[in-house]
Amino acid sequence: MRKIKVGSRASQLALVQAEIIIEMLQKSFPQYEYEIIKIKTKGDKILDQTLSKIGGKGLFVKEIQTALLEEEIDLAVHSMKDMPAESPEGLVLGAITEREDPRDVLIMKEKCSLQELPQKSAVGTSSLRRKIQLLSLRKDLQMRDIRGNVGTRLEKLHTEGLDAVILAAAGLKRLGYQEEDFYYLDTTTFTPAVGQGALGCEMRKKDKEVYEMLKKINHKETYNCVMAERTFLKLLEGGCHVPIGAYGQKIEGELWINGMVASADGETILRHTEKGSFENYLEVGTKLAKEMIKLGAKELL
Ligand SMILES: NCc1[nH]cc(CCC(=O)O)c1CC(=O)O
Repeated sequence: MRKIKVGSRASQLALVQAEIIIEMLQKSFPQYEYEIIKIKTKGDKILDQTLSKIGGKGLFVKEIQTALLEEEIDLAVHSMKDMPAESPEGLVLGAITEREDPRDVLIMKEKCSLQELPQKSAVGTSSLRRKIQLLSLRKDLQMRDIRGNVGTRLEKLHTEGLDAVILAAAGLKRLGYQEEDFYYLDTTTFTPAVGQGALGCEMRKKDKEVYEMLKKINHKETYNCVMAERTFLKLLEGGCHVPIGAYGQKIEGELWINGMVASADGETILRHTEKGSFENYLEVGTKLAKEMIKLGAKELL
């Protein structure tokens, strides 16, 4: 029986995520053996520069995609948030599993609400999307660049004299951090990254066996929502220096999607909501992009 080699980054979160996918596959396909292959990516190696400077999106996936194409692995588990809008030739997303909490979260050194956070508190994040949205809610805050995996960033709360850090709820929950320490940022005023909270399984297009397996763990609702978000991203992507976010949801049978595009300095933040047929998710994502371009999104890119 074939052994399924599952490629993952070596971070603790990535490994937990790979285990989640293997567990789902084992339920329906116990006859296979599964093995995790750890792969170092450029994003894991270069830790002293902000992500947008060293290439932004794709940094955490390229080496893993190469391993798939070279048949060193059969399946790659990615955070959908880290994936560029398009897959390379020969690869496809065989499944997107059910989305975890899509929200961003503030973890304070001493838990309080955003309003209660003392004036000029130092907040760590290297994401432009997070920086400008937090500043739009609290202009006085001092944003500081921090890099590293989730554990490292939480340690920096103490070692770098920060008052708070912003992280994704999904990653924190998967790693077992306590929800009572989370201050949730609402998705309507703090738009998540495209794909945030969702896991994607990438495979070789011609691998029919893996395709059948992934079909079984795909979550259609999440798939359609994330694909709408990615269509929006693809149509707008002007580079990695631009803060972009989108969040799609199924509401009363329809697909609703919120989009956010901002200027790099945070002076202008555009938001727009579209809705449409849940089955025509590509159309809904396209409509959102077109409407936001009418509102001036391209001039911000
Ligand atoms: N860029 C790192 C990354 N990629 C995905 C997640 C969280 C998990 C997810 O969104 O599914 C994180 C950590 C974070 O932003 O806090």
